[in-house]
Amino acid sequence: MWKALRRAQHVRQGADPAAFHEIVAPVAGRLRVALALQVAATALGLAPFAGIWMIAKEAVEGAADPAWVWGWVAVIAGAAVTAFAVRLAAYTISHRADLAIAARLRLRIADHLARVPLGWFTTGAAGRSLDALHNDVGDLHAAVAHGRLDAAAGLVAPLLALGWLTAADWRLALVVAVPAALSFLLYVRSLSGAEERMRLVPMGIVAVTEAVSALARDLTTLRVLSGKGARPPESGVHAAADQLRDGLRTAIAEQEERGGRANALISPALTLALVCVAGTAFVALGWTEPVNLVLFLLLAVTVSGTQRIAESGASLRVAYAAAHRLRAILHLPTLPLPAESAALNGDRVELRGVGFSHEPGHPVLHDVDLTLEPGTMTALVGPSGAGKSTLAALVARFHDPDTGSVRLGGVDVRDLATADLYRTVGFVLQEAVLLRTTLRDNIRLAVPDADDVRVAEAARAAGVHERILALPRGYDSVAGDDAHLSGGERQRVAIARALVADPRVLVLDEPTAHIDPEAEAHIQNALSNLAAGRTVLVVAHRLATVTGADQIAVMDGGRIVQRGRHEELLAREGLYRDLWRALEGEPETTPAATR
Ligand SMILES: Nc1ncnc2c1ncn2[C@@H]1O[C@H](COP(=O)(O)OP(=O)(O)OP(=O)(O)O)[C@@H](O)[C@H]1O
Repeated sequence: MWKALRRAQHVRQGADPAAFHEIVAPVAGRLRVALALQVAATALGLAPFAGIWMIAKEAVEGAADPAWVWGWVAVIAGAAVTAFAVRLAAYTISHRADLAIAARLRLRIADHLARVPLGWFTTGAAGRSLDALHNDVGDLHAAVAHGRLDAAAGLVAPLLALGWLTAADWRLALVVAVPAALSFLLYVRSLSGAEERMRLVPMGIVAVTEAVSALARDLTTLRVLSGKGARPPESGVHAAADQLRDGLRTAIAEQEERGGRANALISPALTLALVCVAGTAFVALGWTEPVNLVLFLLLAVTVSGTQRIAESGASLRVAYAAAHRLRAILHLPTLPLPAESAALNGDRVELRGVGFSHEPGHPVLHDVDLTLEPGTMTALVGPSGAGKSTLAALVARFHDPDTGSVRLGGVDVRDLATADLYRTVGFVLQEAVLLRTTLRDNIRLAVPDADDVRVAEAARAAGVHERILALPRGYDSVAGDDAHLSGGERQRVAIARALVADPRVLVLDEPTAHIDPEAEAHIQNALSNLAAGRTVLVVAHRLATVTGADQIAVMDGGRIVQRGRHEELLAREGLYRDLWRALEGEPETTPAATR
């Protein structure tokens, strides 16, 4: 019951049969064969009833010859065994098709995601899609391996049985058909209603989570101030939990009541009792032959098996909703890749007339021109939301510009193969992501055959070698497992990784943004080691860290509004001087250049 509620809730997210058929197209032929076999097996499954019916008729008429009866017994046994074998073949084929499609789909998605702009992965939608990915591929299994075959059996068996009963006596067949149809309708109605009722449950869960988070957030403040007499306000956790419990109770009770009614209508005991009572009355009234009762008693329960269609319909809709989300991933726009990668001529980076919008109609960069001379450091500074990170991301081709171009070594980055681009351009972002593998392998990710000496040299230059050696398993420690590193230490591992990768162009997007001031000094050292001799673009939130840059580009509202060296910019009226005053104090306090 609970499962049915959960399924109904999923369906809300947009079941889409077209998406399902598109995804299973490569195994469509196999699925059609499985379906045909299932229909044949279901029809064959009724053959034993025919045999029993024949024997019963002969027995009632008192003319049954033992040899003839044995012949029918053989037919019954043969049909049952054949039906079993054919059904087994149908499910084997559908399960194999499911395995094939799941493996193929995972590869297709991996291949597609490899061509999706890296910028997509930094959005919330990406997190949600990737979280759902595993379950969605699993949910397809319900439809591909079972759902369609179950639905076919649930449809074909009752229809054939009803056709047979109608041929024998249409009035008595009606007595059997009406409760079965009513039960089916009730069951379908109970599932569709569940969707609406279950809407309250996820809302209740969100309310409880929010209340608990708010309480946790306020706890430190409250504890500290409780000594001064602060009293915790009403947290709302109890109220939210009570509401959720009531919502769940109502949803389950209603569902059980409605689903229960549907089940009761077609319970085998009730069905057989109905056939007995109505059948006896029909015989007494002379409306039907007594022997027909045998046929009705044999087949009535099969007619009332219609609920199986509704049940498998629910699992099909879950799969359709999963297919809809999977297709959305497969239809994500990809970065166009060149047939052949162009050859680079040096590592000058040139942005010309670059315009870009994350969302259509809301441009965040306008006509930006910027040149990063080889071996120099360029800093992007400016107020929050000015477009600094977006501009830096275009250099690493996280997105393609809407207008203008980004050229590397004289070549538009769109004409470079991904591998060539990332061999030349490296980046260190605000938060370092370490893979769940050894620190050694994390550091030599880009150059898997780098030896221990090279790994240790990079770690030393990044200022993290000693820290790694202090771990019980040193470089063999696994990130997030037995190597629990602080944000600053993870960032230094990421810098060591960039040192091993040795890219000629480096994009640094506020790599010390989430680091405390003490650790920041270590990271600045590591970054200076990393930046030496490379073409560097750094997004800086602390102006004091880039006073030594060869060029500072000041951004505002998606445009570069000033450019020059620190001293020149500070000497002029303008945004840079205002920012410096606001963030670092009076210009006289200018620290020494860092590079
Ligand atoms: N993925 C996104 N989808 C939609 N809008 C975005 C996205 N990323 C950034 N923006 C918007 O683009 C504009 C520029 O953002 P960007 O992060 O490049 O600025 P920034 O100068 O780096 O800011 P900060 O210093 O605060 O990091 C902002 O208005 C921001 O809200």
